[in-house]
Amino acid sequence: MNTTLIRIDNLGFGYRKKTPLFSQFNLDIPTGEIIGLLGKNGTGKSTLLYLICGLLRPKQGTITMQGTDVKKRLPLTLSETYLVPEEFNLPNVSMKQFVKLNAGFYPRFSQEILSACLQDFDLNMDIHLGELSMGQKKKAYLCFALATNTALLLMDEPTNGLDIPSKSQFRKAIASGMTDEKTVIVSTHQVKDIDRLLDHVIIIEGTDILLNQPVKTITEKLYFCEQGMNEPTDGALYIQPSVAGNSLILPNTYGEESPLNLEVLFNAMLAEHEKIQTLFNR
Ligand SMILES: Nc1ncnc2c1ncn2[C@@H]1O[C@H](COP(=O)(O)OP(=O)(O)OP(=O)(O)O)[C@@H](O)[C@H]1O
Repeated sequence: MNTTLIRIDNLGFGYRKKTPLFSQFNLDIPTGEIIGLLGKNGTGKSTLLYLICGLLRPKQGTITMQGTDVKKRLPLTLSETYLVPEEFNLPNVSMKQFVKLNAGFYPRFSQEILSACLQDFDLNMDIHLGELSMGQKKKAYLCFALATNTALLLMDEPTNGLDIPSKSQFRKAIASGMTDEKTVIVSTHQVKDIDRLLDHVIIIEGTDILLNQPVKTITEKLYFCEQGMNEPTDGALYIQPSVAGNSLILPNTYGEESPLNLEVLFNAMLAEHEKIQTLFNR
């Protein structure tokens, strides 16, 4: 049974008083899972990540990490949290210098993980961070983030800017670094890059949580399949036209396992939230 790493309790937050982004928002984030955080543009995914790591402060409510209020930004939580933002600048130094300056903040920093990850991405410790392409910068930053070995790793659109081979290297690096003590939250629109990686899916829409379920429960309750143009779609909970015909979500009546199709699930939860939610409540 997973324990809760992050507890968001009655969160209220908005950049402007008149337009609250989160209001009475509650969410428990379990330990030991790779979690996909999905939502339409502007729903507040990045904001939620910044609130979770204490870079933004709630107007109401609390966010705690194993009981400690993250907005206090105590060493206890800061040394166990690492954020990879969507956009960032790296200092004009070598990777070696960057590690020398920053690794000390993270008690379980692993030089082995860093070296292995850099090698997988065709980089090394001698690279100069100021002289890298955007995609290479992202890879170098992801390698450092994984090497921090923090209990919580937050990633905002981590695969943006990565080339095709690097996307699978990224999945491999995340999966191989996972332990029961680590939690990774990935906010992304690049659902195809991560759907085989996830243990848990959270979909937010405004202040509502449309879905907050382990992938195991999702695939126990829902059956994802592809149908040809003229094949029947009777009983489908959701139908999305695809190149070959239709992508379907059906109730998983026969208990058969099917691979999660995150794109179709996301669209289904936006269009047919209540219909699908009732299946999870049974
Ligand atoms: N610094 C800021 N000042 C004022 N408003 C902001 C600021 N940052 C974000 N917002 C607004 O808050 C809302 C949520 O933004 P946020 O970046 O958290 O959404 P998101 O779900 O991550 O979006 P996307 O999928 O487009 O990256 C948006 O309407 C955005 O315009």
